[in-house]
Amino acid sequence: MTDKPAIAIDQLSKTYAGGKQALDNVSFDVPRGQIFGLLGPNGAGKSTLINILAGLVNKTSGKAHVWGFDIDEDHRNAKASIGIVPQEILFDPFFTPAEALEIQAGLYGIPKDKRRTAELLEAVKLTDKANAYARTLSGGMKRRLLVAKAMVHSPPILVLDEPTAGVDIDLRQQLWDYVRSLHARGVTVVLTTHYLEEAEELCDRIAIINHGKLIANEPTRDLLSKAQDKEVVVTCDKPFSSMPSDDRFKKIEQLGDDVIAITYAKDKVHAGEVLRLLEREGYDIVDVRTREPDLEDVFLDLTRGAA
Ligand SMILES: Nc1ncnc2c1ncn2[C@@H]1O[C@H](COP(=O)(O)OP(=O)(O)OP(=O)(O)O)[C@@H](O)[C@H]1O
Repeated sequence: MTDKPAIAIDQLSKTYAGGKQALDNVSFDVPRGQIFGLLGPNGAGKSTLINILAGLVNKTSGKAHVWGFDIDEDHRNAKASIGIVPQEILFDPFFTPAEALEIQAGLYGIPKDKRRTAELLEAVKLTDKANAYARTLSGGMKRRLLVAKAMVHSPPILVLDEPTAGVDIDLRQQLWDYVRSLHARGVTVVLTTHYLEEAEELCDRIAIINHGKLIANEPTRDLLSKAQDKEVVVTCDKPFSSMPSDDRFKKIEQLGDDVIAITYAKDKVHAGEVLRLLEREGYDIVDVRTREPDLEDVFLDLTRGAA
């Protein structure tokens, strides 16, 4: 059992009633104990996939297992194994955070003496708001309460759908810290995000969905190494009289009289050749900076390529 993936998705497809195909034969595994990123442009199918796992959307075809339990055949155990933090903030405004957690625990049939309300409130830094009405909480506090609600039944998997959309940098950092602490305690975390730097910072592995199809599923490091473009910013000893050119350069941008940024495909040319070309044209190199490609470059390469 322990060698089974946390989530196994096998040839999953979903076509909505109006005919829109949101998922097209998607297969991938989420290994246990990882922080796994599910990325994709707006409308790619991420929420559809998560809602299928949550039992909120019926799949059209394919299979999914959560913690080894088939979501069709062993729906109860599958549901008990996953906590989902939805994208939209929905609460009854008249309950307090403590009450909201108690009610949620009741829904999962957790006996009163096994509930962890105080511990969960503490974990998401809401202890001092335990008895405030939900409607008086800030957006960030509401989001943290949703995370606590998703954890009441201590599931081994936590799924966060856009956890930091619209939250400020401080709160984002706090949520990241909480995700990391859950991960350190062995919880498998799946998160969808629009913030690529969030995925780059947190995730061990990333899957990318585009137009309902899986177009990448790799360790974050391997994905990053796929970026084709590199940039070198060079400061020379004198102003440029004309722009150097070479067919292998993808973009040349003058950033100052004597500063130039050259973007090139790393499989076609090396930084050294770029610098030699400038020297051949009579410029002495004063300073050089390179910019490593980030996840955004890879994401754009992949999603454009598959568009
Ligand atoms: N209930 C529905 N009925 C019909 N079409 C839907 C429904 N829900 C989603 N869709 C469509 O399915 C596609 C995938 O939507 P989904 O919400 O899964 O994407 P997403 O990747 O989560 O996007 P976002 O990041 O914007 O939330 C979109 O074209 C969307 O318009």
